[in-house]
Amino acid sequence: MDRTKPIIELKNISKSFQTETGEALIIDDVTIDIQENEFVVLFGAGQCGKTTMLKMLAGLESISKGTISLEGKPMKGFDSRIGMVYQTTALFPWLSVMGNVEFGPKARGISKKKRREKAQYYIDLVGLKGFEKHFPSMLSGGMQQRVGIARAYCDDPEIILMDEPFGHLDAQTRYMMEEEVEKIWEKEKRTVVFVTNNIEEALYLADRIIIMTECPASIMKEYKIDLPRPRDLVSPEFLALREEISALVELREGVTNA
Ligand SMILES: Nc1ncnc2c1ncn2[C@@H]1O[C@H](COP(=O)(O)OP(=O)(O)OP(=O)(O)O)[C@@H](O)[C@H]1O
Repeated sequence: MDRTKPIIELKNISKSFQTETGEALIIDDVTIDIQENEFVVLFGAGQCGKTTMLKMLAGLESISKGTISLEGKPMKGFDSRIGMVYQTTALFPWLSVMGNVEFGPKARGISKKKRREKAQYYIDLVGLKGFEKHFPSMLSGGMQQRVGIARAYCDDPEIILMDEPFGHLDAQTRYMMEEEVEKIWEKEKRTVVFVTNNIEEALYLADRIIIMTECPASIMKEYKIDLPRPRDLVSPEFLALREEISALVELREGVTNA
């Protein structure tokens, strides 16, 4: 593909749902271009429509207005160039770690030898060597999310969507997982669209943070984050940005709650 062109283009996207009281506008005229191998974070309050945006990108939700293009061509529903890591792990409970990670390549008919090699590579990469035969119920929440990440990468998508994957983890595990995701992305690249309502997480991971307004979601502001990786959470630059974005979001919440 043309490397100077965005890999994902969302143009004037709006989304409404039919509710008992009429039509509810959830996303209002959002336009975003995402470059190949960019790590983009969608940051916003709860219920502002972030998951709905990801679902539209994944082809799991229809678009009311606007277009989404992948590599310059309009997207038509589910697309194998896109993989997803969910809020809750969504692993297959009856399959082992290996079974879950190799699921995508197996479904595509890749030979056992090749898919096992590949799955093993990603299992090792997320730090689960030795747990191949374990079932999800035998693993902690953080380990289950590692399996989810390995499964997404092993399916070889060009774009990985991550929907608040660490929202249910305790703070310590969450920090560890953020470090893992950052390391894996540095090594493997891929275009990542990551949803969170945690500002530190956003600043730790993002090349660019897109701040969404409360419902209906539109773009409030974008920040390009040029801080060196891995990010130092207590550097003056990191803390200044954290303060600036927090103040912006709190100001907006103050306005909408007034
Ligand atoms: N199928 C649906 N029908 C009607 N309303 C819906 C539907 N799906 C989502 N919504 C509404 O859209 C709004 C945005 O939901 P969404 O899950 O996208 O937000 P979010 O920002 O991801 O929230 P959170 O951070 O809490 O996960 C909510 O008010 C939700 O109730």
